Amino acid sequence: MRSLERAAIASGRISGLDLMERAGTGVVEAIGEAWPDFRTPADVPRHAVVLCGPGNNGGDGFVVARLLRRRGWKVTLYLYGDPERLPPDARTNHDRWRRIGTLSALPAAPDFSTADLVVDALFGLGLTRPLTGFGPIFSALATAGRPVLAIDLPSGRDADALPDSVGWPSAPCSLAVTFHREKPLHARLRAEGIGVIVKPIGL
Ligand SMILES: NC(=O)C1=CN([C@@H]2O[C@H](COP(=O)(O)OP(=O)(O)OC[C@H]3O[C@@H](n4cnc5c(N)ncnc54)[C@H](OP(=O)(O)O)[C@@H]3O)[C@@H](O)[C@H]2O)[C@@H](O)CC1
Ligand SMILES: [K+]
Repeated sequence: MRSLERAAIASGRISGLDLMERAGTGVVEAIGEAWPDFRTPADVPRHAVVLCGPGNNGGDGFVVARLLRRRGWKVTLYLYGDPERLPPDARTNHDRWRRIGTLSALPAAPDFSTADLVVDALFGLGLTRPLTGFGPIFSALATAGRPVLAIDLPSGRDADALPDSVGWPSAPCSLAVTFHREKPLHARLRAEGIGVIVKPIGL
């Protein structure tokens, strides 16, 4: 995916920012496909809790937050990491979000009880080692029992599904929305009963 992305950007055909916008748009489409009820207006605005991480997976999360807000959702956004250190495209989408919404630092035990949907945009393809310190957050998420949509893959899981990654701490997940093609992990997710939707992003 990284080399495809680099080649697409180098060709001048598409920018990284466009890829990120398409990824976020695909995620919002997938929400309507997986939960058709969410397509119909509700008396009370639906509530999404979006968890954004320090890389481009978090950048996709900022796009999803903005697009859901545009569709009338209430959005609570938590950021793990320093906004000043976000990579450029994620930073641009952070800034776009900040023009229309607020964010808070990811607390040790977020309240997910009022969420109609939780969006996990903490870590994706860029995870390089097991997560530490996320246990209480993942436990709170599992206990809340709310639907969890993972952008690209559940945070903490290894996209390559390497044998030594079995048992790494990871976020609970109802549906993973990945881009262009499935990665090796997605077959394992489906075998575990987790939904997988693949969205084209023009690569
Ligand atoms: N490629 C494509 O075509 C497209 C990709 N897109 C999206 O981008 C995503 C990939 O983005 P990405 O490469 O920025 O990586 P990502 O998963 O956000 O994490 C990187 C950050 O995590 C950190 N970090 C790592 N491990 C850690 C740990 N254990 N514990 C703590 N921190 C850890 C790491 O920091 P460091 O390792 O330097 O400490 C860095 O800050 C991809 O999944 C998809 O959603 C789409 O926008 C469309 C097109
Ligand atoms: K994720």
